[in-house]
Amino acid sequence: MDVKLISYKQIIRSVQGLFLALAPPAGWLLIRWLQGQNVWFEVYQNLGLYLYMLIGSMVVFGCIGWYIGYNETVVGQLSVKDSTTGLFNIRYFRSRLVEEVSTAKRHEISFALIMLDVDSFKLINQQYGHTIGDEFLVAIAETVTKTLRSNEVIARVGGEEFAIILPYCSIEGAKEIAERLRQAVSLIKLPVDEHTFISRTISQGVAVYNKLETSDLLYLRAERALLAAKQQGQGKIVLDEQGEQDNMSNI
Ligand SMILES: Nc1nc2c(ncn2[C@@H]2O[C@H](COP(=O)(O)OP(=O)(O)OP(=O)(O)O)[C@@H](O)[C@H]2O)c(=O)[nH]1
Repeated sequence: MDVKLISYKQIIRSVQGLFLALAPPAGWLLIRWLQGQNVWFEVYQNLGLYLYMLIGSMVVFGCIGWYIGYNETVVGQLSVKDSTTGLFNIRYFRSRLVEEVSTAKRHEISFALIMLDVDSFKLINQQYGHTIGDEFLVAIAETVTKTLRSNEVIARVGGEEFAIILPYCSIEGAKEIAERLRQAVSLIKLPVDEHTFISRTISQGVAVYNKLETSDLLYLRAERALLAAKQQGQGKIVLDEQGEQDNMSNI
């Protein structure tokens, strides 16, 4: 899983470190002042020493702040990300879906949910092993991420199952995006050796947020649509529009 090279936590902790760096020279000057010394004269006379103390402290405390910020970022990302694909995990996705539902209710807007499942994925593990299976999952995650916009939320919610939130999206928009995903994933050719490449189709269930429903109900509708798609064969897209199902692959 990639960790962001620079995060706002690293910057905040480094700035805190820099402020902390003022403490050693300031503390020393306080002692000198309490001893009855003229601190301005003291600084003037020992400018080199004070600059050395200040810059040294800034470097040390700044680096410590940067390191603490980095660790906080890693821990933060581990709690919301899937370690294999780097996508969001199901725990984060569930809470994000609740947020999206409340935003949609408040502003009376719509959004779509796509559940996506890789067809016959088990065979990849059985024929080539789990490492290649993992590599294929990563390839799917990368392709889906590239195909979607940055405001669209992608998560791995099961072994070979992914979920996507499409903000401000109508049923027609979701239909187009599902079709785009289907085509993009079908182009993946993961090399196993010189002559062997792995390709798979995906099945998708699509549901659009229905006024007043809960996130659980929306998730359930999208999952049911996915199940219907699986039952119809491979590479199918099934739409659940307020309970009404529509097989887009036949359009
Ligand atoms: N490589 C790898 N395999 C996983 C991971 N998590 C789950 N799996 C495997 O994914 C497979 C899922 O199998 P199924 O649910 O039968 O799915 P499928 O073979 O795609 O069958 P259909 O969905 O019916 O097309 C199982 O063999 C799991 O062991 C993982 O993180 N890495």
